[in-house]
Amino acid sequence: MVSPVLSRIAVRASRQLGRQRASFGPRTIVRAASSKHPNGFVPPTQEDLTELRDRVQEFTRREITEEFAAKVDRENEFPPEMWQKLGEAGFLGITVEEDHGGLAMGYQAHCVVMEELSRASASIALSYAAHSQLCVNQIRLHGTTQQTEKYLPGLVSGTAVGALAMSEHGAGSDVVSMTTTAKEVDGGYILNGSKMWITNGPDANYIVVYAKTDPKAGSKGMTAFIVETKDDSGKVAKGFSVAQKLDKLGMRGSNTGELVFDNVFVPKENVLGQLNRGVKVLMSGLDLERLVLSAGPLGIMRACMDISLPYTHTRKQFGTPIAFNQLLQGKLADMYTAYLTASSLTYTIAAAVDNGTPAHFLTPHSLFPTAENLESDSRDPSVKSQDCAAAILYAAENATKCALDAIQCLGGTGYVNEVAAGRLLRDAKLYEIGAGTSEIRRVIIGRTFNHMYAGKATAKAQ
Ligand SMILES: CC(C)(COP(=O)(O)OP(=O)(O)OC[C@H]1O[C@@H](n2cnc3c(N)ncnc32)[C@H](O)[C@@H]1OP(=O)(O)O)[C@@H](O)C(=O)NCCC(=O)NCCSC(=O)C1=CCCCC1
Repeated sequence: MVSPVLSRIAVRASRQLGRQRASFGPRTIVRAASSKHPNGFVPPTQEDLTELRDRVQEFTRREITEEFAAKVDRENEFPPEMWQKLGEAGFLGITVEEDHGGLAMGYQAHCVVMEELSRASASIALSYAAHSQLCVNQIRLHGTTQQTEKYLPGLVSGTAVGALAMSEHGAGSDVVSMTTTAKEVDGGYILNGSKMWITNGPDANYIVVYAKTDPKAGSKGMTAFIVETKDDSGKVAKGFSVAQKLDKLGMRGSNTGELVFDNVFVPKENVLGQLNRGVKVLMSGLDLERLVLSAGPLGIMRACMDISLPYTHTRKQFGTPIAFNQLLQGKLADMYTAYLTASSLTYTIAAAVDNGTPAHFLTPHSLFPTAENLESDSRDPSVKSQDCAAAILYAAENATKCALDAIQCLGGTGYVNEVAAGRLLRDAKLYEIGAGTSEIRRVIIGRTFNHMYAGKATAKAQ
């Protein structure tokens, strides 16, 4: 019997083929009322998720072999043909409503795809996340019907590439201090400024860009825009340029760039969310981004075990496999324990988001449930900033540790670039920096306690 997930993916794939044959002709798109909310998914069963995982593994065995992952890292280039392959497999629209060509499976499924892609190639997974979470989900959650109809089908099919631009040279952790401006003119806005460290920036057709529409108003003067930076024929928007493609330590198969906006016109219908309320789009987006990205280090931890377990069980020293040495057993056991702990945290939080209910045993508010604490917890109850920050904090730091241990388990072999261990270490390190540094993640968690016990004003003063 064909399972529900496989049949949904098959239907999705055949729809996509149909759409390609019809050259993406006009279609009637109806949005479900609940689809504006992250919790509007029908939560998948464990069976659905297992089958999806099998499906992604089949894909990575075919399309992202170890040789391929090593090649994209060596060549410092995302393989452009991968977008359409990911789209055809149904992975680019994993959270997107079926009416827009997606699978509407939610955040647990999104994490499964992210983890398995990352296990095969952390670079390809990072670009996947920047596209499908940072761009697609921001448009899905905050876009008007006109915007979702216009942008989601191409992004879901992989014919268009998405990115998100918030960071600047001078505004990394202190993102609200950004200086890119959007000045209102007849029919729209003129964007000026530059954005730094933008994943997929050099390739993107559509970028969600944050800019100051009222620079004196601080966080209350920011707006999100959908900027069309490149059209279908590859023609770049007037005033937009990629100043440089960055030569990174790791994640080299994912293109990252510095982007310049020099009097770029954006029509007023491309404001994403409310004017001057972009900070909410940005901050709430960061929460879900941290959740989905926490599955990246999970995949890296799996990849560390994928190379360490067989090696230590075949490599013999002193007449026995080195895995029988208790000091190495300790490393392998620590990797396994870190992976189990991190994945339990990530998937528990993702399930809470899918179900629309807070993961009660996790949050400080429920660990210390005074009446004031519960009352102060007024944002979307299923998406807790501190929990998303905790998930990626724990997963990221442990992925780096696992990669170091993997190199140690492989010894001299682990230290040469022919095997993946060094790449895994370089890739893992990104997750302690991107999407908020480990330090910022601890600040977010710490502020929650300050907020609970000392009030919001004191918490912000720290
Ligand atoms: C946590 C943080 C340091 C906080 O800052 P402040 O103190 O300036 O912000 P504060 O005063 O706390 O708040 C401002 C407004 O925002 C609302 N709000 C906050 N959280 C939320 C929320 N969770 N949901 C909705 N609204 C929220 C808050 O109420 C306030 O509104 P108001 O002005 O009062 O109207 C924040 O800035 C942060 O996080 N930085 C890291 C950025 C960072 O992570 N980049 C990473 C970019 S790089 C990247 O993403 C990738 C890298 C590589 C791979 C791909 C991705």
